[in-house]
Amino acid sequence: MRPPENTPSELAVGCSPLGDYHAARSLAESLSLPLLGTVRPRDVRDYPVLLFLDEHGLGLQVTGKGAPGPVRAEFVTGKAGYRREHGGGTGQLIAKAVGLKKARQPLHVLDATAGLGQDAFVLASLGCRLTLFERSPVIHALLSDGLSRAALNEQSAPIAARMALQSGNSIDWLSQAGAGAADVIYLDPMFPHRDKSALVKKEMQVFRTVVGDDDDSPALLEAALAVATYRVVVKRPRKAEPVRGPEPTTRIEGKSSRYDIYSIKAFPAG
Ligand SMILES: C[S@@+](CC[C@H](N)C(=O)[O-])C[C@H]1O[C@@H](n2cnc3c(N)ncnc32)[C@H](O)[C@@H]1O
Repeated sequence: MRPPENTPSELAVGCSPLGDYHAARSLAESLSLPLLGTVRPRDVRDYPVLLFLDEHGLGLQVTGKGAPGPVRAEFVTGKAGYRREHGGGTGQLIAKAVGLKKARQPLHVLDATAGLGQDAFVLASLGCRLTLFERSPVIHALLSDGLSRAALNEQSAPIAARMALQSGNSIDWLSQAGAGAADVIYLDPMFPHRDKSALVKKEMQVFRTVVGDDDDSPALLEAALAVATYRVVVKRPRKAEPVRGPEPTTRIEGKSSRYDIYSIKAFPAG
């Protein structure tokens, strides 16, 4: 059986002695990936990267000695957990970019490039209802695992409940959807990364081996502009060119990222 589209062939599924072996087996079956069984990632030589299930959940794990820790979709602990408790509320740039304050109503945001769901989680924690699309079956599996774990935690469960994850290419979905299927459409396609931080590099490298570059982002922007009711927001590295297509109406710049805003119509007053 061929692996699903966008699943790299040099990937296998492994499990720690404390991981759920049955879950690892069904994951390997559903993604048509080899199952290595119970292994220690540092001892694996035949596969550079594993989808690895341990007692903390599912992670994308580089193998061999001295490899960095796993990449996970994490909402309970770590950065997302901290931001949930201490984040800047509707003052955050992403909240301004989607128009949270102007909207005066709970927004339905379609995140058409879900990745590990970090941006979507911030918006859901501010009250938005999110529909997320992820086309890489491997990243989809990581995100699905992260959301399931978030649903078991008292603080993150109500936020995760506002996030509905779909698999597949959002361009296909948007092409079938009528105008107005989402209030705001949020895009954060992959971009060649020039960040010098070693940690970001390592994380992004393994992520990139799985998803590659999103060369079709102009088609995604065009499809999103035909469907969003109020605006399309595109996250870019601060100095990058906008996605090829119409000029953004306005932009909001942060330290390393920028949000290009394509306004379709104003939010209703009052
Ligand atoms: C840079 S990551 C997004 C990171 C995300 N904003 C976050 O906060 O974790 C881009 C992701 O979008 C996905 N993607 C890109 N184009 C897509 C499309 N047309 N449909 C579905 N997923 C897409 C890629 O597979 C990749 O996982």
